Amino acid sequence: MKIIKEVVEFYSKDFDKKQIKNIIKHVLYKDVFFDDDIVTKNEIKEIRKIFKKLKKGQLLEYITNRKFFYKNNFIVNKNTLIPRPETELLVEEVLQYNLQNKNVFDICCGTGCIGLSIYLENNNINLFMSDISKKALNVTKKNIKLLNAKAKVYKSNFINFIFEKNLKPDFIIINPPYIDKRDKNLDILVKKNEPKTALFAKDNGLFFYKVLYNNLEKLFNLNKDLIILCEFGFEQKQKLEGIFNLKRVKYKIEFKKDYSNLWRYFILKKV
Ligand SMILES: C[S@@+](CC[C@H](N)C(=O)[O-])C[C@H]1O[C@@H](n2cnc3c(N)ncnc32)[C@H](O)[C@@H]1O
Repeated sequence: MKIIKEVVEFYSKDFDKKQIKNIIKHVLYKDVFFDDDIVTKNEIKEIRKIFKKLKKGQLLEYITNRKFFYKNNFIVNKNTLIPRPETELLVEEVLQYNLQNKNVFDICCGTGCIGLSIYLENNNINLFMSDISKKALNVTKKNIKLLNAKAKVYKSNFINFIFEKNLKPDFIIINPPYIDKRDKNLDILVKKNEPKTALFAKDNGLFFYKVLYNNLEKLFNLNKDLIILCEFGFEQKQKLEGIFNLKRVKYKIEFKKDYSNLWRYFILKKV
């Protein structure tokens, strides 16, 4: 047995203290601990294993197969994006509406973190989740089970299933892939570990926004009161304003910032 302070000091040669404490939290299943708390032999073994894998360039969430998002732990694996804290803003935004009996769609759902977080606050919604990746959808299904939720799951290329299955969405929430393949600023560990289908999009990362724009008429024909929320890359706002061609004033688009004061998502409605 050791006390936490000793464990932190041991690893502080190679890792920063915040990261070490994060790993200890993961292993101990604790949000808060104190320097003189005890770590058992087995827990030390577990912590050592994690550091070995981190040194090889793996990401903590893929080692532990879980990530905390909004209010819950979600299963993740190498076939899903690791949910990001800024995406929680989409959840918070949707939760401001009256969602009773509404059809809520989480498109490009990955782990299902967006849709399931909304459902867990409002289990009277009808939740629909979709992704193109069968392997990602296997994780979505595991999270539905883990969190005791109910949802319909579709393997679909973007929004196609909505039209194919004659569905009528009230809310569509999308965190699509939006990184340009040539982006030089992308974190090397993200590039090495996270699924390419979850990260990259054609047309300088703008592909899915263009498809969405081209289908707006059809979507609002299904439901004129539809509300669409969509995450985007912090440098894409200007380009999105171009794509959604605000001068036509047919749709109202409102851009919002994230915790770091960077443009991060938009809300789109029919005027
Ligand atoms: C940025 S991740 C978002 C995952 C999750 N919603 C989140 O916020 O953590 C994008 C997701 O889109 C999926 N995807 C990529 N191309 C797609 C397509 N053409 N149609 C549907 N989903 C797609 C990927 O498999 C991935 O799960």
